[in-house]
Amino acid sequence: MAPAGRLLALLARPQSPSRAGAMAQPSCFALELPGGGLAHFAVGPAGTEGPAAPPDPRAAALLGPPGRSYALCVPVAPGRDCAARVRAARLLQRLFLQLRRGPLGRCQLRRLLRYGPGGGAGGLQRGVLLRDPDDSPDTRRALLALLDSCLEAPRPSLGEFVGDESHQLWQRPWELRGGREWRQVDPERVVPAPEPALHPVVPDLPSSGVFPHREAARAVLEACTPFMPEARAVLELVDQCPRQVLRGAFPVIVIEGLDATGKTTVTQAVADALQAALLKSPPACISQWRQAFDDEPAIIRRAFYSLGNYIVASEIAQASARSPVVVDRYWHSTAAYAIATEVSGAVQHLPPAHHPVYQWPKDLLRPDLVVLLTVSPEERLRRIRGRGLERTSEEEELEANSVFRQKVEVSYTRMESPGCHEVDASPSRERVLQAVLSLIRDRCPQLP
Ligand SMILES: Nc1ncnc2c1ncn2[C@@H]1O[C@H](COP(=O)(O)OP(=O)(O)O)[C@@H](O)[C@H]1O
Ligand SMILES: Nc1ccn([C@@H]2O[C@H](COP(=O)(O)OP(=O)(O)O)[C@@H](O)[C@H]2O)c(=O)n1
Repeated sequence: MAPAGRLLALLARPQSPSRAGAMAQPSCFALELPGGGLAHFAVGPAGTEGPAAPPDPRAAALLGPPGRSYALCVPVAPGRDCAARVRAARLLQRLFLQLRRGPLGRCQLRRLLRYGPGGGAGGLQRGVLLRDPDDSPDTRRALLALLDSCLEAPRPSLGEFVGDESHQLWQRPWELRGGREWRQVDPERVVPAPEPALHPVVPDLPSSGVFPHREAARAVLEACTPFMPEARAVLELVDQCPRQVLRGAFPVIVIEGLDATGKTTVTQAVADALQAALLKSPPACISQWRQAFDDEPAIIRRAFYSLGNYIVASEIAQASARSPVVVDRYWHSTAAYAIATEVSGAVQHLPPAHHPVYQWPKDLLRPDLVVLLTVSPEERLRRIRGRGLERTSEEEELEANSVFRQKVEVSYTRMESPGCHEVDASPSRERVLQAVLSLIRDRCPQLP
């Protein structure tokens, strides 16, 4: 079997003059597998160089017969501006909702990314692999009708996977001819692709979820103002916050951790013990709009939480002139949840330690100490159940999906300047409080 790299090189050769322009570059896919694995494969024009190798057997089982699979993808950044990104993200969210209805509702969905073999942020597409276990013609009809309903740019792309008698896999893209009629164009071979050094979504994160400065997040909400009055309201509050905040002399301590690790309990107790001001991110002044942003695609939701941190920074600056400040969640929450959600696959697919995505934004007020509370998954679950409150869907996902929980935890521990100081929050409330207070006394010499 030829190595995957050589197969990719073979695929990269233009084949037929009519389609050479469109097909000069193969396209790679990263398919999320059950349990958090990722399978990479490429599609390219059929050549004469020999048989294509079968892709990763786990991917082959999801792509090939019996049943039929479709790749539905939307470019992440179809234009250079933020408005185009926001439109594309909302389109994908709408498609996901529609895929759960009607005849498409019985299909299985898996997260899929499409990217150029060279990596880089350009050319990235997000989408879904839709598997119809019954291979019903209704599925195809419903998908084409769905594409017909997407009249505005960007238009999603649709490809259908088929196997042949020699167990080779092919992808047949659908194209709209003459603006009216859907046709399947030349089949493209499916071959394995090497795992890229960096997860394909990572170069795009600074524009889509882990915004490295205030302006990057601001631009996203600015693009939302035509359809979200809440976005204008948040921007007005952010714009009242000075860009250069001057903090006071008292220490600023942030408490981080997954839901139900004890942040609320610890922040209140620490605030009482140190007579500190207690703040939280997102701050109370924007919390009435939180649900509206939580219902929007990730890029919009993350921009909201990012800007919330800048508003809290302004509150921290003022409060730290008068007393120590304790903050319940801050930037590390925003970044860790964003990285864990956006990077498909498992912990090993996260960007490596010291990657720029783990760096504190240069224009955001830095705390003196960040404490990360950790408890075992079992204890966390006991606390969640004991609390019995309504939970956000992201928290439900965390509970259900231990791979996601691990990705959030590892992302937390990779955050830098400042990094997190981990405290085991499994012991009694009193012992956890004493552990956190002793860490604060060690690390914050300015404490009176
Ligand atoms: N050290 C502890 N031991 C036992 N239960 C705790 C401890 N700390 C917090 N809890 C309980 O666990 C639940 C979650 O704690 P909470 O402070 O609300 O977490 P978070 O703010 O991180 O979501 C609450 O019911 C709380 O009373
Ligand atoms: N500073 C923050 C705070 C929360 N968040 C988001 O909000 C969710 C958790 O907030 P929460 O208030 O429900 O959690 P708890 O404080 O109840 O544990 C996470 O899913 C994060 O995505 C954020 O991104 N940035």
